[in-house]
Amino acid sequence: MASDITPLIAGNWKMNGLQAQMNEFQALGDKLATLENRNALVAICPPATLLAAMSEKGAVSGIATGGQDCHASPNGAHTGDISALMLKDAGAAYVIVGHSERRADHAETDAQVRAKAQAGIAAGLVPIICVGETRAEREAGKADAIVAGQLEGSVPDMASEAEIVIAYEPVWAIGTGLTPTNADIAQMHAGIRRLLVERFGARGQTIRILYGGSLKPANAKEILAVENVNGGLVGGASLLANDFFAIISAA
Ligand SMILES: O=C(CO)COP(=O)(O)O
Repeated sequence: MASDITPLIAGNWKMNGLQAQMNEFQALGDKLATLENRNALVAICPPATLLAAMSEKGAVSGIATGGQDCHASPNGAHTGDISALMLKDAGAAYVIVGHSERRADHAETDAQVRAKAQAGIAAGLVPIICVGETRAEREAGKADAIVAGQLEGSVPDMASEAEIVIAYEPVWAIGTGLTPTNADIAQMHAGIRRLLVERFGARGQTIRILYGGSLKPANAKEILAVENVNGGLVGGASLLANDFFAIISAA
């Protein structure tokens, strides 16, 4: 890892995981217990149905948990939604906000993502704020501008006092087996770092910037070594204890 920021390896289980999947979580905990030097913080964001059970077990094995989304309000008449306070109450430490799948499936705007991040902070959670361009945007040479706009709109001002995490996830790399070149990742993460420092001063140097999108055991070592990559947000590979463990070990 090219900086003194302790990396964070976070798994996003998305809409995957019945009770039986807790066996895989247990297996991950068992494997982590055998690791002599754990260089990374580890978290998993399971579906909400598994959050309380996972938080309880995770406390034993040093695996933090997080939600995958939250409502901007602490409670109220919002059928089917979950608040940041509820996630915190169930044992979560993190909440993913603004994932590209939510921006696409639920038409979430930067302003909504910002409000959710703010709600997460207010509830005592660390928001993992996701940004990233589509393939068409990259091909049109707009990747930097898109990501800068998402950052500007999605990161709340109160982030200057609270811990936040940024996740750069190019949409075209998610679940496709494709990844940007290391040079492209380095360039984007440097640009994000620059914007964070412009906005938050020295604190911007300490904010973790995760890379996400087809992060696997085979590419983890080189991607996690890229300058300004302070960990990863892992989808598919986080569902398998062996693969996720290999990524954690590479950090
Ligand atoms: O969307 C992601 C994590 O939030 C990345 O998913 P994959 O690792 O499956 O590409």
